[in-house]
Amino acid sequence: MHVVVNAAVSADGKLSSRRREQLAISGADDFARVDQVRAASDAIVVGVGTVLADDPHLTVKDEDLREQRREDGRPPNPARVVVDSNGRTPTDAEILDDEAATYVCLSEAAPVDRRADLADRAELITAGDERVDLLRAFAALREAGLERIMVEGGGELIFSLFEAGLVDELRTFVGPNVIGGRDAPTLADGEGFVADFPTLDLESVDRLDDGVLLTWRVDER
Ligand SMILES: NC(=O)C1=CN([C@@H]2O[C@H](COP(=O)(O)OP(=O)(O)OC[C@H]3O[C@@H](n4cnc5c(N)ncnc54)[C@H](O)[C@@H]3O)[C@@H](O)[C@H]2O)C=CC1
Ligand SMILES: Nc1nc(O)c(N)c(N[C@@H]2O[C@H](COP(=O)(O)O)[C@@H](O)[C@H]2O)n1
Repeated sequence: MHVVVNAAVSADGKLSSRRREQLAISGADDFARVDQVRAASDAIVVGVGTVLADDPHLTVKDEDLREQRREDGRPPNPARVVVDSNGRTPTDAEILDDEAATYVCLSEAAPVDRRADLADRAELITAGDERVDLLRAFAALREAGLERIMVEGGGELIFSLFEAGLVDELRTFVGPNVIGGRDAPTLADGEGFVADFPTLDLESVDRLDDGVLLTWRVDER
């Protein structure tokens, strides 16, 4: 399995403002690049915080890229995956539509009625007691044949994936704005590390739109 985390941050490292509304930090060229990364992936993963904030669709936008996937014998869109301990994904969420397969990763704490609602629209994976156990959930995704994984956020999930040692590559578009705010989400939130910080090897730096794309390989821990 190969896990790429891709996100857009402001010049001061924020994913969004303190209102946690969806903000376009990327420009047109970066969104086109993101579409290509999606098209090259077997699954796109987000946390339920992102689903509740953004109601993302997580599909490939360019018809040519979808057609190329069909020609390669793959579904036109990658699978979509939500990490959602308590089954808070709304039943009318865009990611539960028929455009692609969807997996919802739950913990044992997810209420039975929420499981039943979500099971009509998605494959359910249960891993962990109170919170999704990411090592087990990602092992289940791999068993389902999903090898190339793109994670789009948000900050809570990205931190946990680094903590679990599951990230192979980090691609960060740094945009030309300052968002600020101590309560605004950053690339990696959660508890934060105080020692044994994950370290990265810088692979490339590319000017894109009015910002910069940084591509990092994650060192083995
Ligand atoms: N600029 C960008 O590229 C992106 C920005 N965003 C922004 O990020 C914000 C959402 O991020 P967050 O609030 O951090 O939510 P998140 O999307 O990281 O989801 C976190 C939630 O996932 C669930 N979860 C279950 N098991 C977990 C585990 N083991 N580790 C971590 N979480 C687990 C918990 O309910 C937790 O609250 C929104 O403002 C959204 O607009 C989101 C994606 C990309
Ligand atoms: N790469 C990138 N740049 C930004 O500026 C963003 N705001 C995001 N957000 C991510 O894209 C998802 C929306 O996907 P759809 O267009 O609905 O398919 C959003 O939920 C974030 O994960 N990404």
